[in-house]
Amino acid sequence: MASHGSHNSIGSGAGPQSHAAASAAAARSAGGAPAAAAGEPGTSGRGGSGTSGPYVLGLTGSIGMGKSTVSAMLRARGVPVVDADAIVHALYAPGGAAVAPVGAAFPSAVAAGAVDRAALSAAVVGRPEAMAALEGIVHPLVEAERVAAMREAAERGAALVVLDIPLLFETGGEGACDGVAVVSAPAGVQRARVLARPGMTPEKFEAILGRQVPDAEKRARADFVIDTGCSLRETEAAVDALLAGALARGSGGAYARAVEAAAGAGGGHGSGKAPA
Ligand SMILES: CC(C)(COP(=O)(O)OP(=O)(O)OC[C@H]1O[C@@H](n2cnc3c(N)ncnc32)[C@H](O)[C@@H]1O)[C@@H](O)C(=O)NCCC(=O)NCCS
Ligand SMILES: Nc1ncnc2c1ncn2[C@@H]1O[C@H](COP(=O)(O)OP(=O)(O)OP(=O)(O)O)[C@@H](O)[C@H]1O
Repeated sequence: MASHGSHNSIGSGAGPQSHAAASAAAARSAGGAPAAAAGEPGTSGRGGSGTSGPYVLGLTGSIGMGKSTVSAMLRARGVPVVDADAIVHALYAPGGAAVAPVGAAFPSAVAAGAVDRAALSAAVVGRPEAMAALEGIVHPLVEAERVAAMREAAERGAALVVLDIPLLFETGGEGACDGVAVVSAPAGVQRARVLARPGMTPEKFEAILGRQVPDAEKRARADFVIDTGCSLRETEAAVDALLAGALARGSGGAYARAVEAAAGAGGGHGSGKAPA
């Protein structure tokens, strides 16, 4: 759970201590995922026994806050990042496990063997019951994929797995994580970034913002905050500090709970995995 009393604000200009810790994290991530090693942070959970698996870090942020950029920086450091959006896109593509059940519930939303997102959006957005029905179909499939990806990372010795979930707070994803990092920037920076995108209008931007948990609330609920209203170089330093901070906490048991729940749902290793 993201329930630690205070969060670390990892903004521009990481201090000397952060740099030292960051180097340790960088060393751990050389050649692949930050690996568990004897005596290293991340090898024994603060609430666990040392066999509780990697620290599960949720990564989220409102539109235009820089989450995709931070996610790419984490991947570049060898951190396994499980991307919820990419999983949903694969589930909706031809051959994807969500196509048949979504088509059964929303016949207008499937064409040419794939889910048509615009048609599905028209069927569910603004209709809470329809959205809940869609989530009832999609979320268990996403969860099966997520657990499979986390398991692969754990088997490779990862001490940290990142779950990139745009709507983490909106969909109750906190409970699946040991901690949550929120990517954030001043409202003016966010607005300028988003309005610079092709096809974006102030009205669309406001509508999307209105459906997301406000940034101030996200920050308040976060264990780590990464500010991106600064240079990319400063954000790189903040990402190094985030890695060090997350690894220092050790697993809180989210990985073990996810694997256990998947086994209980009949989604043991190698089964319940949708084509991706
Ligand atoms: C509704 C869908 C078809 C819209 O797809 P589209 O490509 O048009 O837009 P996109 O995915 O970027 O979402 C646009 C906006 O819709 C809203 N939205 C999407 N899913 C949800 C949701 N589960 N709850 C609340 N709002 C949502 C958000 O504000 C989001 O910013 C799509 O988002 C979807 O299938 N959502 C349900 C699956 C889901 O919960 N995905 C979240 C990751 S697990
Ligand atoms: N310090 C910084 N950190 C992150 N991004 C920055 C920074 N400075 C400028 N940017 C730019 O801001 C933009 C952030 O966009 P990005 O796609 O990462 O946001 P996002 O939060 O993933 O958006 P969305 O949720 O809408 O997909 C990028 O074009 C990036 O280059």
